[in-house]
Amino acid sequence: MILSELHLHHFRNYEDQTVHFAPGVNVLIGHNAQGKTNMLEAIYALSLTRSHRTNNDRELINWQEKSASISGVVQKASGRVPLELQFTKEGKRAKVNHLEQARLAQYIGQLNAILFAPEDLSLVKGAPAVRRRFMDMEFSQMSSKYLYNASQYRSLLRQRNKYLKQLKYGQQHDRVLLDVLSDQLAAYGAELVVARFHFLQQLEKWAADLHYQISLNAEKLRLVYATQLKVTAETTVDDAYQQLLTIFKENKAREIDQGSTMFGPQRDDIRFLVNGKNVQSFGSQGQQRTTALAVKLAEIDLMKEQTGEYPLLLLDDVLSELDTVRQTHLLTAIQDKVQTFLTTTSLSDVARQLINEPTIFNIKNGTLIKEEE
Ligand SMILES: Nc1ncnc2c1ncn2[C@@H]1O[C@H](COP(=O)(O)OP(=O)(O)OP(=O)(O)O)[C@@H](O)[C@H]1O
Repeated sequence: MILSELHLHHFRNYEDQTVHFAPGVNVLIGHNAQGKTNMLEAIYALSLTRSHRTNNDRELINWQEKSASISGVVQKASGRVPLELQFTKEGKRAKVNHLEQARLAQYIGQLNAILFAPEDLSLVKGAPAVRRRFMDMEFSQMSSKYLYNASQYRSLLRQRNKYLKQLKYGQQHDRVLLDVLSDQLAAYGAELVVARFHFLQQLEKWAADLHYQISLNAEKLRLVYATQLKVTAETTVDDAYQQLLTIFKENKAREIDQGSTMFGPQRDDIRFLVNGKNVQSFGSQGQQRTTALAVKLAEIDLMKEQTGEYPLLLLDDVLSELDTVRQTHLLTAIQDKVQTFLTTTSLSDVARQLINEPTIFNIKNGTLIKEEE
């Protein structure tokens, strides 16, 4: 898919900006704090209705203003889709084809984007919550069923945790209601666990190939899904549901004592093994970087397989973080395949040579101007 035009109104430091993007590689060049990341953030938000760097939508609205909007036109095999998001201090609204969507979940999936930024190294190095968020954000874009199950799970988990706390402090006594909540949580949790297992298996296939190439055929990458359940390729959603139910039953007293849910996909993790060793604890900085890059690039293919369309690729200031071998791999893997948005303070000669006909935009103080060839 291609984002052919984008319009920003009072979004961060953009007052009123319309851009027509090229289908290939769009390079956004500017000094620090001019609005490069803000532009990628706008594209990412147009895809997922939320920013990649804040949970507070109000931060997206220009400081002097009360509301902001992002709109754009996506070109897909199925046709042209206008998208629009409006942010006010009260909340946000999303439109597809000029029609307001009653639920944001109906909007997500229209535009798919994968973002790769220096902080993505934390995918490997960071806390497990980073990897769970990665799974939820990426798999939700590929599958509306996943998105639905994840959001139901989150809201039931909040309810169950609240109820466990009330039982703990004697504000509630009815354990039958806890069983009802456990049953519902197990049903959605089982869907998530099985889906995560399968998505990660597919992701591993591409990521391992890419990692092998980038490491010049020296390293084999494996992605291991770490979950409290016993899951294999044969595990059905019903098996996983029964396992979770049993765990909840056996640990009822412990969970009440803790006042929170101790089991389920909110405790999951991903382990990245390079030549059999956990790269999080034993990998060099370079191996961790290669792993993060391979996983992100693998997502492009996984998304194509799941949705039939290549996503957009947003690369925030990553070239300077990669050595020449990794830059070459990255740029050759995406050329002529994926519409790419790449920010940089200056484009190195290496990158300039590797990119096939880049379209260059200069960004200065919240204004973006296309460089004429
Ligand atoms: N809500 C907002 N309203 C107005 N300006 C904002 C808002 N949020 C951020 N800014 C401004 O946007 C600028 C930062 O832009 P951005 O994060 O895109 O930088 P960048 O060009 O990617 O720079 P770097 O290379 O340093 O990452 C800063 O000048 C900041 O003050």
